[in-house]
Amino acid sequence: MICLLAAQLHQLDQRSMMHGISTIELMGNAAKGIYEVMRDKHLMKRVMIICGAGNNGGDGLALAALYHESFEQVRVLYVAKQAPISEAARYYYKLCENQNLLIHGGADVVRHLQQDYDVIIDGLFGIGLSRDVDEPYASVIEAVNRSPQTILAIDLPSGINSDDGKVKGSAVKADLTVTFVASKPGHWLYPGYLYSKEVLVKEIGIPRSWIEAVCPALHVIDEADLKKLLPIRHSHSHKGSYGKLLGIGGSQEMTGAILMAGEAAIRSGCGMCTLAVPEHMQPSVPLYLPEFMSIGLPQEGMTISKAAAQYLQPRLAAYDVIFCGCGGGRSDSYTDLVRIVLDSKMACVIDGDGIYALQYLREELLMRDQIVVTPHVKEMTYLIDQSIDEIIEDPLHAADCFCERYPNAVLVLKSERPLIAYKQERYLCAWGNHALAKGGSGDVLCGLIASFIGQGLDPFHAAILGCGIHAYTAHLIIQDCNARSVLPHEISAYLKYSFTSLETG
Ligand SMILES: NC(=O)C1=CN([C@@H]2O[C@H](COP(=O)(O)OP(=O)(O)OC[C@H]3O[C@@H](n4cnc5c(N)ncnc54)[C@H](O)[C@@H]3O)[C@@H](O)[C@H]2O)[C@H](O)CC1
Ligand SMILES: [K+]
Repeated sequence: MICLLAAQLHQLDQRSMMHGISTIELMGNAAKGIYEVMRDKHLMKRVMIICGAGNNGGDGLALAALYHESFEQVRVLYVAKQAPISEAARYYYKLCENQNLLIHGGADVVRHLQQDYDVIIDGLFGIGLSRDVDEPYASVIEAVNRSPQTILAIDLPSGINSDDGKVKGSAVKADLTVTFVASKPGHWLYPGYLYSKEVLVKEIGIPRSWIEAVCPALHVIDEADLKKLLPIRHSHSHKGSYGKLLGIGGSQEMTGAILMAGEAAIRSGCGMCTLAVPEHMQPSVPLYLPEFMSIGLPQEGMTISKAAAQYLQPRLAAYDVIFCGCGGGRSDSYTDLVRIVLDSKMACVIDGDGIYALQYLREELLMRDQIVVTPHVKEMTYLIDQSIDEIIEDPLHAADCFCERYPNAVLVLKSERPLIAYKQERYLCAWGNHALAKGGSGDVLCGLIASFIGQGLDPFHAAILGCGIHAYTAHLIIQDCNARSVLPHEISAYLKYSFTSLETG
């Protein structure tokens, strides 16, 4: 699903006008779209529509006029100092005025919200919100949020910034948002996504070909994307057809990470998976899964030694994809292992401790393509010169910085909504839930991405599919068991159900 910026939508509006599609028509179609949703959701009840002076309010006024044709029980609470700004909104304002539907909000505006209504429709601000919300709007928003009625937001919950999801002072908490043309980044980014439980997109008469010609600011991964990307399995195939993977990781303190990554790789369809681990760990590898092959890396005491990189380097060429990080530990010897992986030019996924090592290998990373790097926010600070707070505040900007700096690398910025970035393209995964908020989930993700590269996807699409399947599986698994109790390796075990759901659904 694509997301467009406010400026891109305004350009589409302009183009429509130049081709004789008037704003009055678009607004009327927007109203019809909301009306259809209300009918489908059984919300044709006593309705209060709150309208501001912009075109978002205009959509609300058009809805009131339309609704009034069939139902008596609609009122417009018009909260603005002046009459509507645009000619189109003024047109619908007049219709409502003629039908006596308008209540003008003065100092006692909030009082009107305490009347008996079943549904409140929020048409205060949409994509035109340009500054923090102040009075009287802030009080109206607070009163709406206190009210027990169903709240439907037109285009965006008022107070949410369309392009980045930030709350501008205060914002409506909607049960449902009906948006037009395409969804907006603000529907999906934090904290904007917390302000609407459901988002539905309606067409309003702008030709599809024009919309498809716009380069989206963001894609939200949907089921159709996953179905399209799932590697095809042929009956005339063998283990070599689906990728030979090498995972490099594990340490005395973190034995499980590389095993969980490897399990995710095998259970998502890779052909063969070998794990290179410190010698002392090697016996435990086939005990975890007999399908694994293993390499014991030279060690000194209980950690890998300086000789490990030299030992492994000539063996790398036997594989198609390498994944590293996953409990590898933080040592010069492990940095050397990551260095030989970067130097090999082979397709790779770098996670966890591998990313820690990348802070000493930024120059090598600059030169690389065929690489996916999967930092969480703290690890992202090893790769770009931004603080944790700056990255959390504006993850899209952080992704832009990464892509400018490492122009051929794929980024997976991990959070409850992972962001996948490569060159100009940005994808967000919105299925995840707190079942994934557990040590080990990242290792499973790393194994999935490596597996999909092994099965023939390019690193960018493997990252999209890996993040998508990971979160989609977490979304399915909590329908069977409580999210608190889900273990990361159980996500791998559940893949058989999520793949079937995608293949047959
Ligand atoms: N192509 C489409 O998607 C269409 C969408 N439509 C709807 O139009 C709005 C956008 O309308 P616009 O007039 O540009 O902006 P808004 O109504 O969101 O608000 C602008 C209005 O409010 C003032 N303002 C901005 N911030 C504040 C603030 N913090 N406090 C007070 N006032 C503020 C600003 O100065 C303007 O006066 C879109 O969301 C859809 O709902 C159209 O129907 C047509 C096509
Ligand atoms: K709104």
